[in-house]
Amino acid sequence: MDSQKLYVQTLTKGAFAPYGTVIETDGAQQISINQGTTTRFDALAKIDVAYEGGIPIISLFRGTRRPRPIEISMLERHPLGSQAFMPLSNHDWLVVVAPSNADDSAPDFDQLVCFRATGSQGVSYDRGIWHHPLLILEESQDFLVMDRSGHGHNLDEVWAENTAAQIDL
Ligand SMILES: NC(=O)N[C@@H](O)C(=O)O
Ligand code: NI
Repeated sequence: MDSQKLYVQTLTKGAFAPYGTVIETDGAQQISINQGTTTRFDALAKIDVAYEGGIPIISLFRGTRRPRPIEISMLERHPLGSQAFMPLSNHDWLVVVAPSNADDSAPDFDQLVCFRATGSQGVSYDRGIWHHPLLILEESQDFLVMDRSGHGHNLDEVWAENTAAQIDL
């Protein structure tokens, strides 16, 4: 497989819908709380981690920049739970996913999809969605991460024979 240069598309709810939820204030239900001093952007995503007794946890991830061009050589998925990332600083970052197969076979690295997210957008990967681990464009960027803690096998990784794609950002 030759390494393809990945097309980078804008992250939108509709485009990301097959893979999960975009966490953003745009389009969210707004609830005025705290005597009108706070706006609650309500229920932006679900946390789906209860399989096999999992519990939701919140972590902080401090991502660091990978060498340029970013090389995509592997994907992972979490079969027992969703995983959500919300940037804590206002810088764009990248989301790479691939469609799942009906027979649950390994993802097709020719079907990678790359989104550019803004620093005001997070994503929640649906349970079992093939995705690349955190990809940032700054030297360092912190993220709030909500995912599953508990027993059971919650990480599948698949490696391409060679670098499957490059992102020249
Ligand atoms: N390994 C880990 O906790 N993080 C990955 O799942 C990721 O998607 O970044
Ligand atoms: Ni993950």
